[in-house]
Amino acid sequence: MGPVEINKYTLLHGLNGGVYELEERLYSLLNERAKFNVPPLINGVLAPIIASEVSKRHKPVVAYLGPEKSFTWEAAAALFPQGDLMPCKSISEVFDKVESRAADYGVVPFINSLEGPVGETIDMLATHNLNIVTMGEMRITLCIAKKGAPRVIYTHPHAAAQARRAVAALGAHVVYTNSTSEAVKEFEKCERDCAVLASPKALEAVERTCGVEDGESYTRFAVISRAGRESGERAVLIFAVPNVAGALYKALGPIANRGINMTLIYSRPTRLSPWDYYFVVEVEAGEGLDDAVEEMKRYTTMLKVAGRYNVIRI
Ligand SMILES: O=C(O)C(=O)C[C@]1(C(=O)O)C=C[C@@H](O)C=C1
Repeated sequence: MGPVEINKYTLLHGLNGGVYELEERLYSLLNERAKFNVPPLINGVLAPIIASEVSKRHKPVVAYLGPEKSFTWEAAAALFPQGDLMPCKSISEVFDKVESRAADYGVVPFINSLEGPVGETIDMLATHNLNIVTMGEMRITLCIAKKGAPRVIYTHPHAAAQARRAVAALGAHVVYTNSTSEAVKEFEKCERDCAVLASPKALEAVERTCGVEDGESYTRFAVISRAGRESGERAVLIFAVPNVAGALYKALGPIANRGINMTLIYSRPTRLSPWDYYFVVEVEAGEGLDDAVEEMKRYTTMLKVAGRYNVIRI
């Protein structure tokens, strides 16, 4: 919306000057952000509106873990309502598309409230030079659809782990797929005695039982980009420490001493040599984080900031 249209809008709706000025500021901010291709930074109900306005001005290509109707597709569509969505077969393909500039952004699952971090995403963040710029949190509802007396159930490993009870109760052999929407494709191909665990959207057309997850389930989806952000309410640090007593304690000291709150700590095998690990830490990124990171370099053998971002509900 340009200034002329805003005038028309204010005339029509009889809005006062204050609102008009606010709108003008909002739209100039949106134009600025669109120029640099930046998705929303703020929380709350305004976030999707801003996301939509920003992406209308620059239609970004968004790689995501597909195909269509996967949970990651839902997240990507909500985060980039005007985006040009590019389905990928794996999380590493999403990273490759962004790194090679075939896509502007990538959307990948990062962590689930029941099942924890997504290993492949963490490994990719550790080995690629890409940054998390936004984290979208989405409620996950899982559904089961059946044909006959199921002997197999198709699903994604992370989804199966969020609905262990329902999957066990079915007593079927679990066959893993790259995503829940791919599981639905397998289910469609099978003639009888099979089941699928997927999203309500992916199973819209068939009879299904929903809400089979083990407890309240939320997944946070990371938006990754080549350019990182200078600020944001959270940050992810990935680092390795020497294998000596007290090394992790010392590495975390600079964060603790500045009163920076840690919201996640997780260790992952480096895959370089057996029993060798790196740590993934998410912190509330307040003042002093830059200094803390500088100081941590003294106690770590590798350290990178894998992005600063806000968490928004989608
Ligand atoms: O299989 C999908 O639909 C996905 O988008 C992947 C994925 C995941 O890897 O965590 C995303 C969200 C849910 O937590 C379950 C599966």
